[in-house]
Amino acid sequence: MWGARGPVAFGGPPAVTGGEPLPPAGPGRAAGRAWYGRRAMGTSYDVVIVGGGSAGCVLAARLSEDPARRVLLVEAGPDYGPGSLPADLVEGTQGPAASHDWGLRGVGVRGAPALELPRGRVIGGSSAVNATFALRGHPADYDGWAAAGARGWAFADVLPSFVRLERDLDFGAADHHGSDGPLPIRRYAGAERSAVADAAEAAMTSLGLPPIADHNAPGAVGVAPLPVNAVDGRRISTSSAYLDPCRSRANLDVLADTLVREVVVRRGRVEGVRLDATGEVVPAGEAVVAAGAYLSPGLLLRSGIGPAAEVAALGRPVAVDLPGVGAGLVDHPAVAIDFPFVGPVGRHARFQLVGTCHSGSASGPPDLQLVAVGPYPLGAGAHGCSVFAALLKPASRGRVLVRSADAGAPPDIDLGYFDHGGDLPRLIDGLRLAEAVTRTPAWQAITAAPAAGLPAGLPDDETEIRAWVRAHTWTYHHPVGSCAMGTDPAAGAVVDPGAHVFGVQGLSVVDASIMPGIPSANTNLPTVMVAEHLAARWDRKQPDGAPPRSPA
Ligand SMILES: Cc1cc2nc3c(=O)[nH]c(=O)nc-3n(C[C@H](O)[C@H](O)[C@H](O)COP(=O)(O)OP(=O)(O)OC[C@H]3O[C@@H](n4cnc5c(N)ncnc54)[C@H](O)[C@@H]3O)c2cc1C
Repeated sequence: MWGARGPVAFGGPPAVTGGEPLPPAGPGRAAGRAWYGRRAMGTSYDVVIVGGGSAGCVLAARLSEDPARRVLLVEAGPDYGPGSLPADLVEGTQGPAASHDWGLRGVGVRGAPALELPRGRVIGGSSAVNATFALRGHPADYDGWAAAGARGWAFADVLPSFVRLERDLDFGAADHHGSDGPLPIRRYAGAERSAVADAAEAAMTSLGLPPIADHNAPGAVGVAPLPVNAVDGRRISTSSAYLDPCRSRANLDVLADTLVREVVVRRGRVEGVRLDATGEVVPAGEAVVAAGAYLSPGLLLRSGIGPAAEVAALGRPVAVDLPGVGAGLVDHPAVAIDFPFVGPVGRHARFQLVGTCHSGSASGPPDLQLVAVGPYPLGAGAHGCSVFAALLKPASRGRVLVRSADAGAPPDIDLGYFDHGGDLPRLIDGLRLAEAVTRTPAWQAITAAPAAGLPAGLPDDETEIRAWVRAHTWTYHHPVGSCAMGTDPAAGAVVDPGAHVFGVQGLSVVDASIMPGIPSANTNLPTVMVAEHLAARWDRKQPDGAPPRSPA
């Protein structure tokens, strides 16, 4: 039941409920669309944002609120515009969509088969294809960023940005929530609840995880309905939430189906970005790289920014020697237990209930997440359900290596799972807890005994369990940290706390790659927060770096 994308529960084909069928692939695909290529040749911009994903769309919307600032958003994938999204990008209840993917692969556990590492290649980026979990993480995650030197990123600093980004349809009236932000967030309740969510809640609380009302209340640890950014069955990407409402702005252009090769840097200052297909340079006062944790390092390296030896190996002149580019990659590893489902099927969202807790003697942010999944179709009328465990605070670090100057070549990705000796035992703690969930009467009432595999019993032998977990660990799709924020470039920092790349004027990185530590949560909401926080910080013109230029 496990595939390279993760268990069938997480990567399985989504049920399609709305939107248009996927149009044929190819660069002509979007040619008739209103949003395609809206840009006059030779136009120069105050800010060019490279990558229209979770962060890029937020930044494009916020920075173009100043009508005097000319903003261009460049995205490698298509931009369908509002109202004409392919059906699988619309459907937001059955897990990730697989249609608009970069096709990246990489090493998770050394010695285990390579993993597929999905990333959205479409406007909205990975927020347009993801599973819509909308979790903030724990205050100590962000206090840890500030303590490590990221001034202005403690929880008290970022809470207003979490509040500003959301329209929480359940808890919007609470002080720590927002009620009028762009991104709607809700939880499944009443008749929407699946038998899997009910059983998992009973099971997890019977094992001692405390019931809580709201995972996004500061410091909450326990079992509660999952907050999601899906409404009326539709996935709400940052493209729909942020970009669509401001597409008519005269000072905002969106250039889709366009791969950026590099940022052009001369004498330590940004001059523009070079488009890969034509070699054309779009002149810009400021460039923001927002290509995500796997692809932002390559953009910097091809621009001459990174470890000097790696830049030189690409045949590029070194603009800045920054050893941290590509290093510091970190992701949440996960393992799942899958069962045949025999409860009432109905038509329910696949992910509805999450529990968080601490492994062993851990304290601070929860380091384990348990997720109930299902029911999901297995074919021939059969259904399945799962419980998976994810390690939320791994100590292991991987890296992104770029071996080709060709912008179309994928990077080498090594997630470094379990390189730190403490990580594997903690994920095994999570697996044991997941197995305990599956042994409760509540869970057994909706499942049949599996024919084979782990659910028939965790091996007693520790060596066998370790081998099993190493062989079956998959990515929970949350890479961060490959262009980390900090204060000391020699110690691996790539951007300062204002997201400005050390040593280059006019260049910033704003996406999941700049997180200096991985949050104890799924990373979409934290990434949206990062972009919101920086847009506000730049516009307040704080001292740690110039804000994007506005001629006003
Ligand atoms: C399958 C899947 C499921 C997930 N599920 C969840 C979930 O349920 N909840 C959650 O919180 N998180 C989830 N995540 C993670 C979350 O979506 C990401 O952390 C977040 O989207 C990262 O945002 P980003 O802006 O850093 O990168 P992205 O959103 O990936 O954006 C990068 C953008 O840059 C573009 N780009 C890259 N290179 C270039 C170039 N050279 N030129 C032009 N454009 C370029 C890409 O096409 C993309 O649009 C999931 C991710 C995946 C892939």
